[in-house]
Amino acid sequence: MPSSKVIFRFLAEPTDVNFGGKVHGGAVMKWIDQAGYACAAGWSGHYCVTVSVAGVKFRRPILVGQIVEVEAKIAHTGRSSMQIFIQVRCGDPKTQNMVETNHCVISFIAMDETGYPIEVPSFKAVTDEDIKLENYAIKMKEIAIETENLLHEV
Ligand SMILES: CC(=O)SCCNC(=O)CCNC(=O)[C@H](O)C(C)(C)COP(=O)(O)OP(=O)(O)OC[C@H]1O[C@@H](n2cnc3c(N)ncnc32)[C@H](O)[C@@H]1OP(=O)(O)O
Repeated sequence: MPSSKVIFRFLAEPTDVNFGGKVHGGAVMKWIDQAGYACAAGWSGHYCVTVSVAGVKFRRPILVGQIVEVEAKIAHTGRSSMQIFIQVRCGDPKTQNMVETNHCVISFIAMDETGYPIEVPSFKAVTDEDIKLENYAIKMKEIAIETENLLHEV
């Protein structure tokens, strides 16, 4: 059974900072994409590409020198897509008290050697928490596709 979860832990560095002295939103998005990719590639056993990111909110700033934890877990799988629930947390390394700064659902598609979507192992939600997350991930995928279609209808 492939692993359904990946956790990155590292310190926010001075090179991650924006003009206001806090970590760039773009840096956070990069970490979300990297952790999501590691989770998707590990689950599917294939190269994967990002197709959408849904529901990102920057709840709190991350400061230089804080520990950053990016947890990526498979929440739902379709035929070739994987919806991955990401939680970003940060905290003072001296106390290790972590608070959530972001969460979102990032969707990846597994690709075969010729660059076409390929089937992925199916994820079975077992616990109540997994089922809740799966329902949330399905909704976020639907919203990502529906809003895209809305733009094309204009
Ligand atoms: C790791 C990285 O950062 S990669 C760099 C950034 N990403 C990229 O460059 C990807 C560029 N995009 C693409 O190449 C294409 O859009 C693809 C291959 C991802 C998808 O192409 P599509 O023509 O939409 O593929 P297709 O219609 O076959 O759908 C494939 C899956 O994507 C899902 N999908 C399509 N749009 C979305 C969306 N907005 N959000 C979530 N899932 C979506 C479909 O539901 C389908 O899922 P399923 O197989 O589980 O049923």
